[in-house]
Amino acid sequence: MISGITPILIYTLIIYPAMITIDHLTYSYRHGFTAISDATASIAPGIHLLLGENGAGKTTLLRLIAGLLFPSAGSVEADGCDMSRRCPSTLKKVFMLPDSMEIPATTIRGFAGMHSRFYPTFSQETFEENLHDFRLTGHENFNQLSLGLRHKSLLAYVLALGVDVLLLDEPANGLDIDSKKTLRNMLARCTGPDQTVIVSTHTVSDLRELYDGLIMLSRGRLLLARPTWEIAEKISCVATPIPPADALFTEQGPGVFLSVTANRGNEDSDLNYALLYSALMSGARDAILNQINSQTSES
Ligand SMILES: Nc1ncnc2c1ncn2[C@@H]1O[C@H](COP(=O)(O)OP(=O)(O)OP(=O)(O)O)[C@@H](O)[C@H]1O
Repeated sequence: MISGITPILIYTLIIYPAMITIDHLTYSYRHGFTAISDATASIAPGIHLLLGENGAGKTTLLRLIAGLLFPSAGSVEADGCDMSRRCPSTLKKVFMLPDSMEIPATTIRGFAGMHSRFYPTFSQETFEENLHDFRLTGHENFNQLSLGLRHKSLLAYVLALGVDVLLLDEPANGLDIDSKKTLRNMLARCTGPDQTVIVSTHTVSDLRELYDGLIMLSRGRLLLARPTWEIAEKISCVATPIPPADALFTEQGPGVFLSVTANRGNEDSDLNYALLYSALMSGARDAILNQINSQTSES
């Protein structure tokens, strides 16, 4: 957690124990640049949106969670195991799909045949269904596919792995409009209640309806890692003809003002991730984080 632990959050963590625990995590590249600085968070099962500006440290964080980088300080645990120990029993439960990936095989089926042996939860049936939904046979020569088709082949495979922790770096990159809809349905179908998926993206609209949590990084600092319901309980994203007097942040949209306000009436409101991102990147950041981290009066 970024701030104090609220009773609601304790309740949440008891009902849904954290799959990923990040404790004072710091990572510096060899030349000394610190890409992740003292990050602490608990991430429960569900689909989480990871946001941050270019160079914020999103890929570095995903690689640390996957055990592909070793922390300079602090730790990352997945399912209770320290990822830097690279225990085979934990590694088979975690997979990171980078934004571009080469495969040591001519077809995605050939790759799946070799690679899935390390992932006992892989489902051939789900893989077939995913290939079908993307209108792929899986017999296409991978290196002769377009960028989008290569990406769809990989997504069809990794979403069939059934791993506890799936880390997706820009999964909708290069996908056409219909394929993005297919990906959204596939992700919903392939993600069980005990799985944790983190989606790093700059395009927040593609999978908007799916997110259970929001993680926000800026300049290597973890600003926020919370379930979306908890954020929506504290703030509202509203569109009005004139900005509300108590708006914490406002930007002008086409014909309306888009604002972030405190959710004083405990009203249900959908989070506008693009608006929230702009708000957290503005001078209103502290006011919005204070509001999100504030205790509810009855808690
Ligand atoms: N191998 C590396 N060696 C040195 N510095 C690196 C290396 N990889 C990344 N960095 C630096 O670490 C910082 C975080 O990079 P990272 O790739 O994690 O950011 P990101 O949030 O994923 O960015 P983007 O949205 O542009 O993909 C950047 O300043 C980047 O230049």
